[in-house]
Amino acid sequence: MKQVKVDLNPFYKFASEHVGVGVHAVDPKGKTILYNKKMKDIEGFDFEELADRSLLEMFRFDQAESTLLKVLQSGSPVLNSKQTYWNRKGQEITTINDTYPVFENGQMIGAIELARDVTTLEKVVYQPLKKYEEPITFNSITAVSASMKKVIATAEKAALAKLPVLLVGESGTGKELIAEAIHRAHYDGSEEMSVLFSHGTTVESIAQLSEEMKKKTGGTVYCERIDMLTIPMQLKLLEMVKEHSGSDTYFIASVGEDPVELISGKKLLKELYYFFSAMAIPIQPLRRRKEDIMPFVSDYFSRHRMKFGSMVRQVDGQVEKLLLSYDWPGNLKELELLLDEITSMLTTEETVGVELLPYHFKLKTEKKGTLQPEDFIVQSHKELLPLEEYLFEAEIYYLQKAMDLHNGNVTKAAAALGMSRQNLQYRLRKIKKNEGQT
Ligand SMILES: Nc1ncnc2c1ncn2[C@@H]1O[C@H](COP(=O)(O)OP(=O)(O)OP(=O)(O)O)[C@@H](O)[C@H]1O
Repeated sequence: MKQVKVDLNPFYKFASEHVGVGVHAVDPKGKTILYNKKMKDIEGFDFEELADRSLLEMFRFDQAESTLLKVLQSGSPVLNSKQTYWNRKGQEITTINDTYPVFENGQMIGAIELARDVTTLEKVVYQPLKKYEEPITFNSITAVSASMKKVIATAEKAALAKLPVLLVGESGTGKELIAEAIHRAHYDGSEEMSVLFSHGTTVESIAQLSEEMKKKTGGTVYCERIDMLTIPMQLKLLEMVKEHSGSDTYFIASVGEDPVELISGKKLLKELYYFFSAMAIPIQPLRRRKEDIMPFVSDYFSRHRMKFGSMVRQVDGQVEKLLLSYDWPGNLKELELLLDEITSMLTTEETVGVELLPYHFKLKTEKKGTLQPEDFIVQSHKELLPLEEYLFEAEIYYLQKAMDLHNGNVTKAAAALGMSRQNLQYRLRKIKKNEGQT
């Protein structure tokens, strides 16, 4: 029988682009050689951005450490590693990763990471309602800062008037919790709020939800991060809210950034914004309302005592200082995850000291200090910095100088530096994130 030799490469390529698992492969130097579409959805990078940079540089801020690098160094696989982090688009992502070294003829030719995206599943399990073990009301929300008090007052008014609400705030600022409290102001404990997740949604699932809502009388639909939905999905959602206008279905939505900028950046449909904008409620990131940090810790501990019968009451002065000095890019969700980690280590302690802080948090809060021009001059009596670190510090210094010279105008500074606006914006975001961690 005649055998036909088939070139399998196009098939592998097709499979890599369509498979539901994120794939990221690097060569022995850590240079990206494969980065599939699903990985791009998960992490928010483009292959081009990764291709000419080392992993160390790319992930310095975005993940405490890169498993791919670890595997390259050790030559052993790391399996079933669960990671929750905030990706480049500011989305909170949870993945379970398997990372393997790749060998050919006994030699390591790189490493490959396979990431299963479990964000949606995690959200379902990690619902605020389940966490609080009681129906969420406005009283469940920590609001000590003036800005949070205003948020609650406005949300209460919206609940009373039953107006569509648009919650505007970064990931982890408590938008879903507030939506839940607004929903509870209408319905008793038996009626669950329906959530349209920003992750894993399709045009079909929106249509399906719309049909389900038609069968109900009343009910609340919380449309999470509508700016993360594609435009065809937003059009479908618009169709849904219009179809339900005049019915008893109540809509609440959230976005992660200023909606006007989202509209001008073509990430949000103007018509959808108009529908929800009757009551737009901005929620400040935690770094701008640090007065809420310690009361939240205290509320968390009191819930912990009730739920688990623990003794924990407070943190010591040193921990308080660290909590207040950190910028919390993941907001209250990040603080809550940290407290989850700390309390899982507790036995009979009443006070949490630095020894109970997880290593990754200690690393993030280590002081790095701002470098001065003289720090870039190599002095013989000083220890030499690793090249990566030196170049990175120099980049921060140079970009900040360029921004100062152009009065903070990104377009002009980018032109002067001979790079695209997007590239400069990305680098500045990285610096900002880094500053948040010092
Ligand atoms: N003011 C607050 N008081 C008490 N708990 C809070 C507060 N803000 C946030 N949380 C807690 O932080 C976690 C994250 O909040 P939530 O999921 O509502 O954030 P979000 O803004 O909807 O995030 P995302 O944009 O990622 O969906 C929740 O578990 C919630 O219980």
